[in-house]
Amino acid sequence: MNSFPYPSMRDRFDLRFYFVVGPDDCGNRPILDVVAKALDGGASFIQLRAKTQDVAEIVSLANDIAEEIAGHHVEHSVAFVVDDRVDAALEARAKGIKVDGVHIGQDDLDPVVARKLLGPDAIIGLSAKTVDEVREANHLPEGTIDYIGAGPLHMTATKPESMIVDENGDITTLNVSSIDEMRTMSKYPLIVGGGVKADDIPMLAKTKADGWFVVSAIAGATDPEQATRRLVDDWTAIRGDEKPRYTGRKPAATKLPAVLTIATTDSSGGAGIPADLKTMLANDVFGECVVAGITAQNTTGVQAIAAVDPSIVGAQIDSVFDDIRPTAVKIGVIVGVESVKTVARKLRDHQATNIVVDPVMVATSGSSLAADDTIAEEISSLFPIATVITPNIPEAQVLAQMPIGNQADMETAAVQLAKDYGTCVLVKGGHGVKDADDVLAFPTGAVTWFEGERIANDNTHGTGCTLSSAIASYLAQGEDLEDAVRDAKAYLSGALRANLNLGKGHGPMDHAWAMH
Ligand SMILES: Nc1ncnc2c1ncn2[C@@H]1O[C@H](COP(=O)(O)OP(=O)(O)O)[C@@H](O)[C@H]1O
Ligand SMILES: Cc1ncc(COP(=O)(O)O)c(N)n1
Ligand SMILES: [Mg+2]
Repeated sequence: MNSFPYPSMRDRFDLRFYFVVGPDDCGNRPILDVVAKALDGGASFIQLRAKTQDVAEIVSLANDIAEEIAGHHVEHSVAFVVDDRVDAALEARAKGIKVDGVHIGQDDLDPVVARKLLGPDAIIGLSAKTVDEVREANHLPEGTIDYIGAGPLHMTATKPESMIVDENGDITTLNVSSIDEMRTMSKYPLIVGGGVKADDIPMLAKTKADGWFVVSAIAGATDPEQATRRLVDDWTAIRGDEKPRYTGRKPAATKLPAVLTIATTDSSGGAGIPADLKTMLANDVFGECVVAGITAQNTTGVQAIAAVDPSIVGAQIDSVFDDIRPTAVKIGVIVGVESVKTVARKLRDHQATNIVVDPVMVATSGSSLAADDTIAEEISSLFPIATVITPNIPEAQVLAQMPIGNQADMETAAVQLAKDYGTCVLVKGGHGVKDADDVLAFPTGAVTWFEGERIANDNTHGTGCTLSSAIASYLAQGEDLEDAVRDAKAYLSGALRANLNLGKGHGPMDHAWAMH
């Protein structure tokens, strides 16, 4: 059982408005009241700094403060750490108290040891007084600490131990140029504190610092809420109020299934390879492409088309499969018989899976995209390795050699093609007069209809490319074919419904409709 049930705050803390507080800093007031007021005023980070309390007292205080933060419903945005006491932080976390980490000083526990003890999910902040200490922090092993607290800005009674003594033995403090030098040097976000008062904020906000940290400017104020709000407002007046994203920490490695399109470019971006890659991006897979033809094309037609040397087509496939191996492959227009043969051979060699073949013959604009001998080669060498082929009605008429005038004809053609080629066949109804229903036939003779409401949008350039790429994307994510078609169709419908209107002819769709 995980006794600490909260997600790590390491990738989501907000250092800008950092309140450091202990029971002895609040005069006669209960610390919880002061913390509550600071939260009301906009504090974005809380540190419990209890120098004279023992572990049991710190854990109990931490429990109360964590509950106060949760009571304000900011436990997922306001991080809470304890100063120095890794032992107390560990005990609190083991008890399920939401202590997100620790802040440690130069003379406290070694940060490397603290990281070992606390594990990878806890925030660790480190104090630094000088550029040299920042440089040393940079040399810590990757992932040891999360931020730097630099100071003091002024001499302070709350932290007498944090004086900076220069080479002459004189006591010094930070200033604009030393702050900027430290922040420039630092791999980590850096906040400045130590005697910081409200009057300092406009100056600090103009430095490269990522935020301020204060004790008495809030804990010692007559009205801690108002004091916090002023510190926050004076900062955001200069820096804006956007929550920062720190880039210092490398996030945990992530994986995406890769999907490859083997197709032809469309210079206007709405169909072919550009449409395929945009579809993959929008459907949570990593898109790769093998260019098997080039068009000069826009929404009014295909002005020119060129083949790519078949050996270059083959080399691209090798490059892709030898490194980021795709889980699914979408095949669109391939220009030239030799390139079709090469694609079929390479996909067999690399044992490609989840192959979606879109047997494109004519673009939405009416321009022809495939010569008869190329189509014949696709039928003989690509259909046998396909998981599914996706002809539209005109293409299905050619392939099945029958006229298609209604939905019964669509189904008959799909069933016949599925039997003939031993593969699944999706006959798409975009060219039908009624609705936008598609029919999927299996080699067994089974049939599934996918109903789609016809969307009143003539900007359908790239619908077929987009649907087949989306099917490949969902297959790569482990869906079965029926679910993949259903989800792909839903994505496509959204892209049509977004009603993008570009170009003089049948324009492209908005592939990013769900991302805006
Ligand atoms: N106006 C429309 N409204 C809703 N869906 C459509 C529309 N036009 C096409 N579709 C859908 O787009 C997909 C591609 O079909 P289609 O346009 O027939 O292919 P192609 O682009 O190869 O000619 C199919 O799922 C089809 O149902
Ligand atoms: C390079 C290229 N490939 C395919 C299509 C088909 O477009 P649609 O998806 O509208 O059938 C196209 N117009 N251009
Ligand atoms: Mg098509």
